[in-house]
Amino acid sequence: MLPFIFMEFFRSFISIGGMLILISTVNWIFLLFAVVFFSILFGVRMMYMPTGRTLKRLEAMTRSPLIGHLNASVEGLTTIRAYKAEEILRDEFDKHQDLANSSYYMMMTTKRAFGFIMDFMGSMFILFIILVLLFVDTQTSVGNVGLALTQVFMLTGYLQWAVRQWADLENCMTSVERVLEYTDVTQEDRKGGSLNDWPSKGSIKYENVSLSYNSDRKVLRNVCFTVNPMEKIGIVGRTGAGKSSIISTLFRLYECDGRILIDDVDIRTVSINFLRKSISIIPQDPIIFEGTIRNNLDPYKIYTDKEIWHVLEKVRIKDLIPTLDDQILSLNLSTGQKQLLSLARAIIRRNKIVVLDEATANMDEQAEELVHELIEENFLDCTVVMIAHRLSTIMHCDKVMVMDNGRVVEYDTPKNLLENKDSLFYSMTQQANMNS
Ligand SMILES: Nc1ncnc2c1ncn2[C@@H]1O[C@H](COP(=O)(O)OP(=O)(O)OP(=O)(O)O)[C@@H](O)[C@H]1O
Repeated sequence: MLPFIFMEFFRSFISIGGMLILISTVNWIFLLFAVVFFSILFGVRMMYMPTGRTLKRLEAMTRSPLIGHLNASVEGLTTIRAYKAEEILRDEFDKHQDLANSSYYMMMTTKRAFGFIMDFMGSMFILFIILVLLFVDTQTSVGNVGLALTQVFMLTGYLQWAVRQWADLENCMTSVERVLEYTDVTQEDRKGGSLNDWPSKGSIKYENVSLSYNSDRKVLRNVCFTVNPMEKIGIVGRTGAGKSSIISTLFRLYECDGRILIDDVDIRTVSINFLRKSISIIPQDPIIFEGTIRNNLDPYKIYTDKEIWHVLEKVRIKDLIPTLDDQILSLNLSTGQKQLLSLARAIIRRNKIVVLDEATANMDEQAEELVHELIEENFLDCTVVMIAHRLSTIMHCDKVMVMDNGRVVEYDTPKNLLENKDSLFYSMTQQANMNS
């Protein structure tokens, strides 16, 4: 849209210049009329522009929530139907739509009003020229009158078009303004190199790590702990305790205070890309990319077909997949099966550190059991950090870390923590037993 408007504006601008020269050859007084006419048009445009620009911005701002709401509703259609929340969602959609339409309507009416004033001014200009030719400058030859009239008809048309394009050009610049806002977003520091065979052991050490998303409140406070190579640790805590924030700092999603060492190397000294490639994560909602099974498991084309089939067999979904070149979406995999695919992706990469962020939260007990079996089988020589809401999930872990209000309050074997009746972990298990 923007390049087209830009081109049209300049084309009209140059044509107008040519026409003005032609008209003034008939009678120089027409040039004076044109100056007055131009000045009035410019004044009207100056009055319209701030409103036009603001309304355009408003229209774009009110359209985004409408589209966002529509996308979210389509994605969560099954949940909406399950909770019979159609009415609520429809009402919300109507509110968004009313808001978007009212700003769109205002934008269109002011645009039309501006157009109307342009047309009116153009007609006045033509009228003046005709009146001058009829009553004042009666000596002009018929040829010149014809020339002046055809040019002035074209000129007013072009002028209105040029002014509208000019206004549209400025309005469209609000889109550029919105895009430019993204250029101000702080970029991640991508400096730092990579290391050979790192991490080879898989130890993790947090030294006085503190994190705050907004400067006012710390969500991690002087967190210190060590995970030895090949240990399996479970992180538990009430909601908002800071469990996911620990993972965010491990992947350097946010810069934090203190030091995080993996195999005694400060993770700030390696590049972010290398760090993130070196740790595998299995999130709560399995991430599946559009494309083939092969692309999903091996996007960098590193592994052989045999290796991919082998890992699919390990996670027990080989039988569901006819060929590696099948489109993943055509297979209609369930959430649990997608999670197994996610697990396969982590297994094939053979990273020494694997993070599971509530990976089994959406699974039934049987599927959860299978995932734990697979973890024990395949990540035996890896360090595994597991965040869990269900306490049963982390009972098999070597150690349990209990978080509370951004601090590590307990860190010991599940057995030791359960033996201590005063521990927070003990009271959490009691609470869980009471609820079940
Ligand atoms: N991106 C963010 N921006 C601002 N605050 C955030 C952000 N992510 C988390 N928080 C806040 O940080 C605190 C810790 O959140 P975190 O997600 O680490 O807790 P959690 O223990 O994983 O919770 P849950 O079990 O509900 O996932 C919470 O108070 C949360 O509101």
